[in-house]
Amino acid sequence: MFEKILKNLKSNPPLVHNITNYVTVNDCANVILAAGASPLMADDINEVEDIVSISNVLYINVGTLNARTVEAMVKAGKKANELDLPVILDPVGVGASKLRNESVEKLINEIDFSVIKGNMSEIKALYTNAKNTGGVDVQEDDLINDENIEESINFIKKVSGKFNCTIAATGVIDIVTDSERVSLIRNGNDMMSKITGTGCMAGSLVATYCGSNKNEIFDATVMAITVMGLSGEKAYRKIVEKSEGTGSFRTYLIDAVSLMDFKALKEGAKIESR
Ligand SMILES: Nc1ncnc2c1ncn2[C@@H]1O[C@H](COP(=O)(O)OP(=O)(O)O)[C@@H](O)[C@H]1O
Ligand SMILES: Cc1ncsc1CCOP(=O)(O)O
Ligand SMILES: [Mg+2]
Repeated sequence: MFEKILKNLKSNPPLVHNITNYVTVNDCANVILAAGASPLMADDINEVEDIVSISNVLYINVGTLNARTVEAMVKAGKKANELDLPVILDPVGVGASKLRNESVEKLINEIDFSVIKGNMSEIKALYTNAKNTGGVDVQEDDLINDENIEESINFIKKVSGKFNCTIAATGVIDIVTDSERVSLIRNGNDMMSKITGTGCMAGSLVATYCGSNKNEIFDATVMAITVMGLSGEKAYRKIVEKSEGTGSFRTYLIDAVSLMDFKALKEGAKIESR
C-alpha cells in the first residue's frame, strides 16, 4: 500500500490548495513541501475558483474562519467537486461556537468531502452537536484509548456513514474508516499535543497524499496519518537526545516528514486493520 501511494506522489506531486487558519498556515505549507508536493494558500472569494482549477486537491480548515472565508470555502469546494478533485475538511474547534457549527454544517451540506479529519471532540461535535469546551484541543473525556476502542470504532463508522466519506479521528490512537475498512494507527507521541499545528499538518498531509491518489482515498489517508505519527516519534527521539523542548520538536517534526521513505514507513508503521 505505502509503495504505491508513495510512487504516485513522486510521479505526480500535487499542487495543494489550502484555505486554512492563520495560526498554523506556515507549518502546513512546510509540511506539504516536506512531503514532496506544492502548497498554495489562497482564500479570497474572487480567486479561489481559479486556484482550484490549477490544483489537484483542496484542503479546507476552519481554524480561524470568518464570514468572508466561509463563502470562499463553499465556492472553492463546489468548484473542486465540479472538477472531481478530492476535498478534505478539518472542522477545527467545531462545537465551540455557533458560528463554527453553522459554518461547518453549511460546508458539509454544500460540498462533497472525500475526507473529514479531526480530533475526537471535533468528530463527536460534528455528529451529535455536542458542545466542545476544549476549543481546538481534544477534551480529556473524548480521547481514544484501549478501553474505549471498540465503542470508538463503531462510532466513527457511523460518522463515516452519515457523512458518506472517509473519517480520520486523531489522538493517542488514530482511527481511519470509510465505513467498511477500519485502520487503527498507533504511531505518534504525546508531545504532538503540546504544540499547535499537528492536527492541521496531519490534514495537509492527508490532502497531499489524496491529491496524487484520488482513487485510493482511504489508503492515502491511512498513510498520511501514519507519516505524521511516525514523524512525531522521530522528532521526540531527537529532542530527548539533545535535551531540547517543544520549539525544536516542531522543527524536527518537519525534518522527519522530509526524510520519510518507504523503508522507514515499513519498519515503523503501527497499523492494525479491523
Ligand atoms: N498523546 C498522543 N499520542 C500519540 N499521538 C498523538 C497524541 N496526541 C496527538 N497525537 C498525534 O498528533 C496528530 C494530531 O492529532 P491531534 O492532536 O488529535 O489533533 P489536533 O491538533 O487537531 O487536536 C495525529 O497524528 C495524532 O496521532
Ligand atoms: C490554536 C488555534 N486557534 C485557532 S486555529 C488553531 C490551530 C489549531 O491547530 P491544531 O488543530 O493543529 O492543533
Ligand atoms: Mg485540529
